[in-house]
Amino acid sequence: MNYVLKNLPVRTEKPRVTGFTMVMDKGLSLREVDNFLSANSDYVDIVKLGWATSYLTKNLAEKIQLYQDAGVPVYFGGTLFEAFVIRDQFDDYRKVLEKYDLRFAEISDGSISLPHEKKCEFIRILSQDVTVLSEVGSKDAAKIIPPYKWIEQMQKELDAGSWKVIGEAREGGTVGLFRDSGEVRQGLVEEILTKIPEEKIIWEAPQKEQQVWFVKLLGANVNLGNIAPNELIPLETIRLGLRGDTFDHFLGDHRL
Ligand SMILES: O=C(O)[C@H](CS(=O)(=O)O)OP(=O)(O)O
Repeated sequence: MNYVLKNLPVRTEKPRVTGFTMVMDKGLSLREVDNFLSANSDYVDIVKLGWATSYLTKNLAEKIQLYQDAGVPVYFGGTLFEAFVIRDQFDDYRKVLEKYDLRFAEISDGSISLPHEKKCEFIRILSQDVTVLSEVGSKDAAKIIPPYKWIEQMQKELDAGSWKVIGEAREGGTVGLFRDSGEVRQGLVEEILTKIPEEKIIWEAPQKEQQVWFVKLLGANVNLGNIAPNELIPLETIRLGLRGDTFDHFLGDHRL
C-alpha cells in the first residue's frame, strides 16, 4: 500500500479462498488487458470472459496467456457452455477448453432448460479435466426460484464436484439474487447462508449498492463476482471501509 492507515479490516491475499473477486471481461483488447493487469493484478482472483464474447474476441489465445502469465486464471462464461450443449457439442466444448489451456470452466443453465441431474453429470465429467464453477439461478426475471431450490441445487452441484457455486445476477444485477430494481433478495441470501458455506459461494454483484450490501453482511472478505474491470479498485475501497458507503462499518471504537 502507498501509506499507512491503521485499523483497516484484514484482507486475504492471493491465492485467495475467501475475499475472492471475479472480474468480467467482455471483450477487452490485449492492450487493455495489459493496462488492467498492471493496475489491478493484486486484486483480481479470476477473470470470466463474459457469456460467449470469447467467440468474437480477437487474439483470444494471446489474451488468455496474458492473464495466465500474470497468475490470473480465466474461464469462459457459462452461456458459452450452454451454447455448445444446446447444439449437442459438449465434446467440442471440452476440446475448446483444451485448445486454450483453460483450467477453469463454468457450467450453468441460466438460458437453457437442463434437467438438474444432467447438469450435475456435466459437472462430474468436466471436473475431471478442470476446476468447475457452477452457476445457480435463471437469467429469466420471470422465473423466481424459491430459496430451498437454490440451496438444493447448490449443494448437489458442490457434491458433484463444483469448486464454488455462483449466484446468478447477470451483468446488470437485476435477476436471480436481485429484484429487477437491483434490490437484494435478502431473505434468499440469508436462507442460502444457513446451509451453504460462505466460502463456497461467489455472489454476482455488479452494482455498487449490491457490493456494499454484501460487504456489510459478510465483511471485507466476501466472495464477489461480475465486477467490471474499472470497478475493481473502487470495490477494494468498499471492502476496506475507505469509501463513504462502508466508512463507518469497520471503524468500531477507532473514532475521535
Ligand atoms: O450471468 C452472467 O453474469 C453473464 C453475463 S449476462 O447474463 O450475459 O449479462 O453470463 P455468463 O455466461 O455467466 O458470463
